Amino acid sequence: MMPGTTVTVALGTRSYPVEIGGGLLDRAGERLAPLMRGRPVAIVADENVAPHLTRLRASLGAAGLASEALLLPAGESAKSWATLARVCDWLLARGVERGDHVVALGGGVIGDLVGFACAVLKRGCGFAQVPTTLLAQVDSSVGGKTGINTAAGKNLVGAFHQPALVLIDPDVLDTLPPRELAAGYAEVVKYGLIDDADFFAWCEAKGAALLAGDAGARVQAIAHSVAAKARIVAADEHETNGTRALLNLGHTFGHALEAEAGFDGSLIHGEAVAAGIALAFRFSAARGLCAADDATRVATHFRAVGLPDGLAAAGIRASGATLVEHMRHDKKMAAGTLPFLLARGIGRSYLDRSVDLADVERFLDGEPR
Ligand SMILES: NC(=O)c1ccc[n+]([C@@H]2O[C@H](COP(=O)([O-])OP(=O)(O)OC[C@H]3O[C@@H](n4cnc5c(N)ncnc54)[C@H](O)[C@@H]3O)[C@@H](O)[C@H]2O)c1
Ligand SMILES: O=C(O)C(=O)C[C@@H](O)[C@H](O)[C@H](O)COP(=O)(O)O
Ligand SMILES: [Zn+2]
Repeated sequence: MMPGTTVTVALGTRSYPVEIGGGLLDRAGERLAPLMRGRPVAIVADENVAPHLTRLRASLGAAGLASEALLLPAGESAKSWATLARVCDWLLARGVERGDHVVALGGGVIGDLVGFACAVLKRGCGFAQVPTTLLAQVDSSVGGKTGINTAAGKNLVGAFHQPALVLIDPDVLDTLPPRELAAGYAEVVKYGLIDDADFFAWCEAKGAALLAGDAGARVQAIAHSVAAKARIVAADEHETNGTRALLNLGHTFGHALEAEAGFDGSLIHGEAVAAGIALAFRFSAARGLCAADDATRVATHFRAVGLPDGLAAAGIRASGATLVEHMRHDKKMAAGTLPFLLARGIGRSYLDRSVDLADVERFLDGEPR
């Protein structure tokens, strides 16, 4: 068992700990018990995490807590109105109270979906996150963005609703398919590219080892990423002062690619983010904001770890106009202007409010398919 680390997300009365430690899943019962008031615990998970669910329930049982679980089909398509209704109905049928804490066990899909259900059930009940993908451990379980996708695009219906506790057991990543591990790694690299050039250099040095199963590198990446996200969320919980928007680096391009691919598993979120970040850097270079070498360095690293570095590698053949049409649904859109996360260099990302979508369209049309 590895010694643990705790990062606090500092949000005044809604502050909460993010505990990180090998073997934590088997001690989850004792960590969760203080939230549960002795009531049976409702767990929502997806079918691929069934073995981890068994361990979680055993640990709750050892802490004297009964539990019930709802197992959902895996995949992005579960972030839908239909599955939201299913989760809400299941929790209501078992008598969820505002003071309860529902446990979300799974990747970002389960965390976003269950978090949103908890934001709206009885106008808000509690929840805890037990993330089981690298992406969820380094990003989605922390910070309280919850929601679902709609026919119009990604995450267009949702709420800010913070969990009361996040329990991260890096060992559960041993069962994660390599493709999912790599996708989550894209969000790790993001923190380096936002404002931490040294961390990007660390990724260049250690990323391949991390993806090959180096447990030390994995824990380092998780702890560093969680600390970075906690800092940003504490500075701008509701994405109003430009700080939290930095976490959207690569996402305006990336969400357009995901929407175009159709949420069918052919292009998963982290892959779309990697391609989106590479595009954001190339667009920045084309505008003379950063050196072409910086954009090349970013694309080279993504390619080296098997992540897409643009439209062709992401399998997107759509025109610039089609992709820009997806972008018009972006939640950052303000009075007809879409701010973009661009880069003045590695670790020097910023929110640029001067981008004309016609330029984005021309740039995308010039990208190889
Ligand atoms: N709220 C946020 O701040 C935030 C941040 C980043 C991403 N997201 C959202 O997160 C979602 C993507 O999350 P994700 O990449 O975790 O995808 P996911 O939840 O679909 O999980 C990926 C796959 O891994 C499987 N899985 C999960 N844990 C496993 C394990 N330990 N072993 C084996 N299989 C396992 C799942 O069943 C699924 O098939 C997207 O919807 C994205 O928009 C939200
Ligand atoms: O926590 C945030 O803030 C993020 O932007 C993290 C992103 O990685 C994540 O994909 C988020 O869901 C994107 O949010 P959206 O509001 O742009 O849909
Ligand atoms: Zn993301």
